[in-house]
Amino acid sequence: MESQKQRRKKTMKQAVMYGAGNIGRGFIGKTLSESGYEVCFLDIVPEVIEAFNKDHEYRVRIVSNEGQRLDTVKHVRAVDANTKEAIQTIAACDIMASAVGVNVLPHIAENIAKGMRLRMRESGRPLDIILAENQLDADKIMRGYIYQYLNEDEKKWADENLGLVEASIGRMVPPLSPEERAGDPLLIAVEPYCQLPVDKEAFRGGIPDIKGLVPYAPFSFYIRRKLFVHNMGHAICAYLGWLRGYEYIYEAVADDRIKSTAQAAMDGSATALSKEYGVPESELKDHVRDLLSRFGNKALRDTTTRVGADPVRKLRRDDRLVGAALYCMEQGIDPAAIVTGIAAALRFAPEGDKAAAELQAALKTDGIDAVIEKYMGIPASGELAQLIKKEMA
Ligand SMILES: NC(=O)c1ccc[n+]([C@@H]2O[C@H](COP(=O)([O-])OP(=O)(O)OC[C@H]3O[C@@H](n4cnc5c(N)ncnc54)[C@H](O)[C@@H]3O)[C@@H](O)[C@H]2O)c1
Ligand SMILES: O=P(O)(O)OC[C@@H](O)[C@@H](O)[C@H](O)[C@H](O)CO
Repeated sequence: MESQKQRRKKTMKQAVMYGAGNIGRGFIGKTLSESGYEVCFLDIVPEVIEAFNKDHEYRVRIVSNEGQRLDTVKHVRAVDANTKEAIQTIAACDIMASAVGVNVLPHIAENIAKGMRLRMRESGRPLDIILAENQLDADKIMRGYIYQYLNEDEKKWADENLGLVEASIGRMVPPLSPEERAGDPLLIAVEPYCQLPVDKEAFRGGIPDIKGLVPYAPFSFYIRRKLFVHNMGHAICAYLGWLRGYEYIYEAVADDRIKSTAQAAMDGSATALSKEYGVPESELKDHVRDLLSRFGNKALRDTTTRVGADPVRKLRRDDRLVGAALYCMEQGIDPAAIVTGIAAALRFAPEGDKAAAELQAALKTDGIDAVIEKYMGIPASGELAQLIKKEMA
């Protein structure tokens, strides 16, 4: 006979969370569960999948300088992402989200295409996917990856029914060490901030009822604010902090020299955004102050190596540093403080960061001009490149 628990689950809305890492577990999966969904995580790490299916719940520690609390996230399960069951889950869900990392997106596109194809045949219901990734134009980029696996009829269906929803993920979630997770393998620690701004116009199946969701248009404002203010300032603290020997972001931001560089850089982006979108500059600068205070969250123990990781991605033309510098220049704002951060990123070389090692090797063998052109995608003779070279010298 069907148990009460099984009956309740059948009537619950179903969510798929692609990626059961820091953001998947520590933010989006938790939010979906608290909004009344049963959440199926898709991942590839067997121990993680096993842990979800053992207790069907996990714990999230909310930490700040004021104290902490422990929440239990219920109604969760996990499935190996590379199985038929995962495809069926995508085909049948009410809402889906991804938080796998920008570099992994091309590798999950085929499974999403398969799930979408099955859904198109079985129910024909629109499929909305919230892209919880730090990437400008994540929606367009992901559509390109998925369409590689679709035929013309499927592409036509997807144009109308596949909603790829950009999101601005502000919650900071560093990984816990194995020692901290001992005895509770799914435990995660997060900061209290939990708003979820999303592109209001991207949903094809209606705006879902999700706790903390902030549907907003034009979304380019939020995405730029997140990448060019939050992530850019965060990266500057990480790179300057690492160079000064700090392990944690809270140590870096407590150093007045680093804080003032990060603040000047973030204020520059804030002014540029205010000019373009007409949002009051004072409001954006208050946001900068609030972020700098959130970076000072000691209990979060976020590291300079995590926040600075993969400088190859972070130095791309459309990413937080070069992207923000170009944006400021377009708006007539001096990018000097951001350039200090770019030069620091070019010196970032922690053990074990393969992208940083690649950059260091390229600097040695090919020189700065070649690195600027290849990794930043800007001309070595251009204005920004000149500023970077001057700062490096
Ligand atoms: N951690 C943060 O504070 C934070 C905040 C905002 C945005 N983000 C963005 O969120 C995204 C995820 O970051 P994260 O910190 O959660 O990373 P993470 O590494 O903790 O999580 C990624 C998860 O994806 C899984 N995965 C990898 N390849 C997979 C595949 N082929 N199929 C299924 N699962 C796969 C991994 O096993 C892991 O569980 C990134 O784009 C990041 O920039 C992170
Ligand atoms: O995730 P990344 O590597 O793109 O960036 C590192 C951090 O800046 C980032 O994870 C932030 O913590 C996050 O975007 C929350 O604000």
